[in-house]
Amino acid sequence: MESDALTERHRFADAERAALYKTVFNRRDVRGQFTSTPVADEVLARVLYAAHHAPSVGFMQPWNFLVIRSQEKKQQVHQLFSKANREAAEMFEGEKQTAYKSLKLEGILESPINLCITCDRTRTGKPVLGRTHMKTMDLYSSVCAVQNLWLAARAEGLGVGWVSIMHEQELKDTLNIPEHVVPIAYLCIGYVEHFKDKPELETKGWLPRMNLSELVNFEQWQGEASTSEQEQLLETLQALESFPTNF
Ligand SMILES: Cc1cc2c(cc1C)N(C[C@H](O)[C@H](O)[C@H](O)COP(=O)(O)O)c1[nH]c(=O)[nH]c(=O)c1N2
Repeated sequence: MESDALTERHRFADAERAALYKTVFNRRDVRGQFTSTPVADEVLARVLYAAHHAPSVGFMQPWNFLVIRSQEKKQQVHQLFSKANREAAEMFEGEKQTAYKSLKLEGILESPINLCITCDRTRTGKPVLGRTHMKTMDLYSSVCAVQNLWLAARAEGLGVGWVSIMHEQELKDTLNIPEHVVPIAYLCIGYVEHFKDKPELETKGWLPRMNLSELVNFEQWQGEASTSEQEQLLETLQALESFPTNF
């Protein structure tokens, strides 16, 4: 087959590709703009189904999805957050601490749905294809499920916020999660007043977005471009970063 034909053959139609990139670039971590509008089961089912189709090492599918709607349970988790957040603030100093304290870092009580995505480290027994040597691959698989859900939720108009400021064991105790299961992500989910254009940590000056072209190396860690082919990729990346609408 002609190589030109191959590059086109499996590509999505332009509008479909645009929708995918739109989802990627418009996904945000939401903490503050949740509304109490209920999420229909059909919508929640779709985003969970998208999560369940994430890649997983050895097709292990190590995830479970704990759907939390009770205000009482949310209150308990919120208390874990509040305690850990006070501890966290003390880890920063001076202006950084002031900035930290001004950030809203969760939407546990305001979001209609809280969701804990877990990783069962014993699922499918031993050995697991692809996890024979790198044992953390099951954890990363559950993270893939989180990202699938996050993107699907954005396409559905749902905001998602990840809350990780709590002691893992306290969260496990609160949700009755057994020893061999790891809570990977505690997510706040719901419809939102608006989505922000950029990460809040960027607009509030916590950290800037890095230049992708400075993060791409060749042949080895921090290997620099030495051929014109490598230079060309860096220039292409820089051009894309200057005009990110070229999708
Ligand atoms: C593993 C992990 C854990 C957390 C987060 C993310 C991830 C990937 N983020 C959200 C994070 O701050 C956010 O993704 C970045 O600031 C980039 O913003 P957007 O997600 O692009 O809007 C996050 N945000 C927050 O307000 N409280 C939190 O505890 C966490 N924890």
